[in-house]
Amino acid sequence: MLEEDMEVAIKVVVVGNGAVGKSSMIQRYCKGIFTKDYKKTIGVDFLERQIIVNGEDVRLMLWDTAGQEEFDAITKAYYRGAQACVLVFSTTDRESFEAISSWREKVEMEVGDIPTVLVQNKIDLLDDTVIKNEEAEGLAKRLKLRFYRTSVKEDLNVNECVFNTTPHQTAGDLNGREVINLRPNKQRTKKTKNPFGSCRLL
Ligand SMILES: Nc1nc2c(ncn2[C@@H]2O[C@H](COP(=O)(O)OP(=O)(O)OP(=O)(O)O)[C@@H](O)[C@H]2O)c(=O)[nH]1
Repeated sequence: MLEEDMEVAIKVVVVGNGAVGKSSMIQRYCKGIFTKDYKKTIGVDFLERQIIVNGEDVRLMLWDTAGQEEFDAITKAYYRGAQACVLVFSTTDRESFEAISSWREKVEMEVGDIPTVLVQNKIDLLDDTVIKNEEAEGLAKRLKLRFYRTSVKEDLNVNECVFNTTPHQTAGDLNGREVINLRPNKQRTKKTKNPFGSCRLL
């Protein structure tokens, strides 16, 4: 098979308690939409988006896992092969914040220490926050994770946080902002050109 027939694919798992906004985040990133309705994810779901990294096509596969413990056995099986992880908690849900360490352990048990970011979602609801800034930042420090605050609803920081989960290298500092060079894990798949645009629901 020729090199140009192959493409780089990165599997990212999005993990955290129920209703923190995992499905919404993936939908926002892949389809650019937000819905107010809550539809619990049963088991796992999967969306993908094609991005260009250092001039190369990369297929980012975002795995949406159920937040409820009843689905643990199913979701764990889908962590396997993940190359990056997004750990999500909600600004208005204390339990989701306290559960982060245990979610990290569950992922680590299956796939080891993969690049992971910590995300505090629903920052549009900061007035109702149940988590102090110092607590969230302290947790990120303790777990040695890059930390993002997002609002999927307001489309704040979603692209940045998902993009930066993928294996990367910090190249330097430009005007005080980090420059990220992504270094995707070369998991090659046979190239199938998608005529329907940059992302699709499977
Ligand atoms: N205000 C606000 N609501 C949000 C935001 N993100 C998601 N939501 C809402 O939160 C609810 C839960 O979102 P989901 O994306 O279904 O949550 P989930 O984490 O996938 O939930 P499970 O499938 O149960 O694991 C929905 O009603 C969303 O509309 C946000 O940034 N701000």
